[in-house]
Amino acid sequence: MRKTLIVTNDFPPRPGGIQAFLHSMALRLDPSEVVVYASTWKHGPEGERATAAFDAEQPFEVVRDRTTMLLPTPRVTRRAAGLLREHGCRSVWFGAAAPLGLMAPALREAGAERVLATTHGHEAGWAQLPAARRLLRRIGEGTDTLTYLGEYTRSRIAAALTPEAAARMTRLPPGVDEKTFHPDSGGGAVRARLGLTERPVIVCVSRLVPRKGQDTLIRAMPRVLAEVPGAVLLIVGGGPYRERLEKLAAALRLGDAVRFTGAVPWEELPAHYGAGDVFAMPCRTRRGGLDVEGLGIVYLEASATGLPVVAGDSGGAPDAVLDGETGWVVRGGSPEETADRVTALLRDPRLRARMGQRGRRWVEERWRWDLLAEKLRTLL
Ligand SMILES: Nc1nc2c(ncn2[C@@H]2O[C@H](COP(=O)(O)OP(=O)(O)O[C@H]3O[C@H](CO)[C@@H](O)[C@H](O)[C@@H]3O)[C@@H](O)[C@H]2O)c(=O)[nH]1
Repeated sequence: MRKTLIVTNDFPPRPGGIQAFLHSMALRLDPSEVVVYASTWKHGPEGERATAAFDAEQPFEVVRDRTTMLLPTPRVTRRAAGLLREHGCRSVWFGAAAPLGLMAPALREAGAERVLATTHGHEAGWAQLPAARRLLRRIGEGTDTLTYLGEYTRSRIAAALTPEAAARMTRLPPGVDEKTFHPDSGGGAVRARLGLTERPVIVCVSRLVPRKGQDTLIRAMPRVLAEVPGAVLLIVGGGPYRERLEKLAAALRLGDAVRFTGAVPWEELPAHYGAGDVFAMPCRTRRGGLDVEGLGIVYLEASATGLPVVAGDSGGAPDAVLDGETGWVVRGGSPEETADRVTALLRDPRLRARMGQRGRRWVEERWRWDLLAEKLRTLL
């Protein structure tokens, strides 16, 4: 591996899948061989301070741009080129290919020998719009390798690229830290704190945005409750959709059968998964394919915790479930299908245990970060 400049708009402490992906990978590279150039997170009064505190704890250097949204402007491109030279980096890794990968030719001119760019769900969305598609094609031409999460995103993105760039694509999905997420993660304490000790719990962990399908879960609850009285839907995560979700739960008179925890700190995340009997997130594709799931790290974190998973069929989400083995894939947006699968699991402890154990084994075999980081090193 050459010394690498990671250029990314998405980096913790801002929460999210791309952020978690990049950070987990960066931590598994030699810290003296990594420099991160990222945007600043200013969310809330604590935002900037949280960013500085986070950076101070990293084993590698993090350089923050003053902007909250890192875009391939001439100024940002000059700064990235300057950092590349100053730190003697010979590889560049764009954490998300679109749009930052447009800087690839300039960074090559500044001395980059290898340019890697990772694609997620949104690049598959870009591939559907004519103007964005042309930009994606340019990004493909300017980089050595575009990585993809799974077959769904690969096929969509490859269709926008030149045949040569499409042939250079390689798979690099995110993984799961199977030591952090495991079946004894302290879920009992979370249940006790929330007064849920004796109740069947469906847990959903995610940002609260329409695509993730927390609304479908709420709509599924009357049907679930008819079969499993006392069941509770535990919605973990924060986001702009919360008020609408709360109103929906109130309109359906679900009372304490729907509980919101808000966003939880990283260290409490495993225990929140552990508080569930079943994990469900029936994600759906929106806006004609522009808003689509790339994979869904949350499904893998749930499997690592030993929970059976009910996933939606948006984009690459089915790649994160072995349908019928680690859980089930349902039509995103269908409260009926969601309710039926969730109910079947809540009523059958043996089935839950079997699917949970299979999920745990699958994560241990296929989704371990150390295996994936090894692949990344070879690409840099
Ligand atoms: N600390 C904390 N973490 C949270 C919370 N809510 C969600 N997360 C974490 O945020 C991450 C969410 O990742 P994904 O499930 O992958 O969803 P995403 O943010 O929409 O990510 C996008 O990029 C991923 C990587 O390519 C894709 O896997 C995903 O499908 C999507 O396209 C997971 O690690 C999850 O544990 C919270 O309240 N607190």
